[in-house]
Amino acid sequence: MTQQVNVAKFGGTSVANFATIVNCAAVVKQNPATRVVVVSAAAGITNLLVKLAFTPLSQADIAEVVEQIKTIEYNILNHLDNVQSIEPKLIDLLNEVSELAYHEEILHRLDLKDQLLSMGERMSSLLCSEVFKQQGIPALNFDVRKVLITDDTYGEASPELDEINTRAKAIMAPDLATSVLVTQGFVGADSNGNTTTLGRGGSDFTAALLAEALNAKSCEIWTDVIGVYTTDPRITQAARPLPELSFEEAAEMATFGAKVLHPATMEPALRADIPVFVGSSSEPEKGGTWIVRDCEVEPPYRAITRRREQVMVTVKTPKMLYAQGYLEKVFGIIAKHKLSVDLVTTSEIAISFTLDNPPNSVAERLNKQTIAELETMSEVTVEKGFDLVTVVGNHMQTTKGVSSRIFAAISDYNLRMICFGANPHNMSFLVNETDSAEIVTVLHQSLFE
Ligand SMILES: Nc1ncnc2c1ncn2[C@@H]1O[C@H](COP(=O)(O)OP(=O)(O)O)[C@@H](O)[C@H]1O
Ligand SMILES: N[C@@H](CC(=O)OP(=O)(O)O)C(=O)O
Repeated sequence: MTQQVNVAKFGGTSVANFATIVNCAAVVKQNPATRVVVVSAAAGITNLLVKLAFTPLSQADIAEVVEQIKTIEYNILNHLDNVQSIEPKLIDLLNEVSELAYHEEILHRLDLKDQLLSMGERMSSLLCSEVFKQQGIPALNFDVRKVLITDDTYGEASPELDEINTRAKAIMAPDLATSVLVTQGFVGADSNGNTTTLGRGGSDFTAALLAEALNAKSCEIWTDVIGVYTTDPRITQAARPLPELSFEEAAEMATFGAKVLHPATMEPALRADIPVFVGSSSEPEKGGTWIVRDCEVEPPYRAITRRREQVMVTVKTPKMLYAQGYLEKVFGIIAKHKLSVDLVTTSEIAISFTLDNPPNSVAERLNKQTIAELETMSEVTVEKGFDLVTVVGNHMQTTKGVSSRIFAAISDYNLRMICFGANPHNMSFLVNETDSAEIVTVLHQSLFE
């Protein structure tokens, strides 16, 4: 039974309202192997929860945000056949949101923030499972916290793989013959049972982790686009869907900003060799992208990505001149705060590197702590307003003419930092945020059109 399982994940846009959830039900019914469904919060809900968790708000402000959440959820609830029996459950969850928001406002605790952020997925799985039942699917709302065990890094928790594998086989697998388990993406629990979250966009990662734990034969990511495109179709209309991608290419694309996939999604897929499909829940007949271990073709240029909100940190000190071990000290501090650096350049007395800095993220908080610590040993400059543009492909550092073609296409723009050669799959540049959309468009024209 478990060998035939498909895990299907539906993103926030796919579970945004009753009509889109009915589309999801049709997708689930179309594939009898789909026995686990991972849902995100309805579109817009997690942003409202982030507002409750991270912005100082008055009681009246909190009540207003909760009202906005309620409107979105009731829009779905009111279409159910059994409103009376489900409404009390939704009211309980909405009351939990209010209580958590009031407590968080006073206590500012990271565990409370994660409990708040998890509420969108908890409401979503309740309502989606009811819509699915209404559409004839034997759906069961399943609390993922029984299985998806993580460490206690609130906001960006890491999965405990052995525990997840054991629990999924023991708790989920036996029900799959008779039920379709509808569960929450993005949410987990630490070993003490405290709620954790996997980082923004983490529902894709949940789907891949459950697929791995259940020895699934495939994992589907259903979203609002008909696959992974050559670049974000919101940047240029010339972007086109890719029929096929390798795990490595997809991982590079996700890491460097293709929001359609969470960056960690490919780790379980690669480990367990599970093909990942990306398609549109409103247009499933249009097909999508298959992400697999080996692709038929490995082109030098596959896609272009953009990651916003980058900061460039320059650490400068004359002590570095002819000194040894200085880089080790700087990177030791960065490693201590569990940050990952993308681009690095060094001179005799300075090191510049980039950090991902999205607002209200764990990374932003850790960046502040890291910079404060670096300031105790050196002069530190922090520059904002940059985006990272990346060309993803294959054998890039050993194929003739790759860099010259890319540089020729964007010769009119100022590149602040460049990274090439460390990896066969990418070439990245740090550019002014005001230029990035144009740079992506121009590069796309030159490489793909
Ligand atoms: N290379 C890409 N291919 C497809 N979509 C991309 C790409 N890069 C960015 N995106 C964006 O990702 C969006 C889908 O991700 P997201 O909004 O998180 O969906 P969901 O709500 O389903 O999780 C698309 O609408 C698209 O604008
Ligand atoms: N709801 C969470 C997790 C998630 O994965 O959402 P989506 O699938 O809509 O990107 C977020 O907004 O971050």
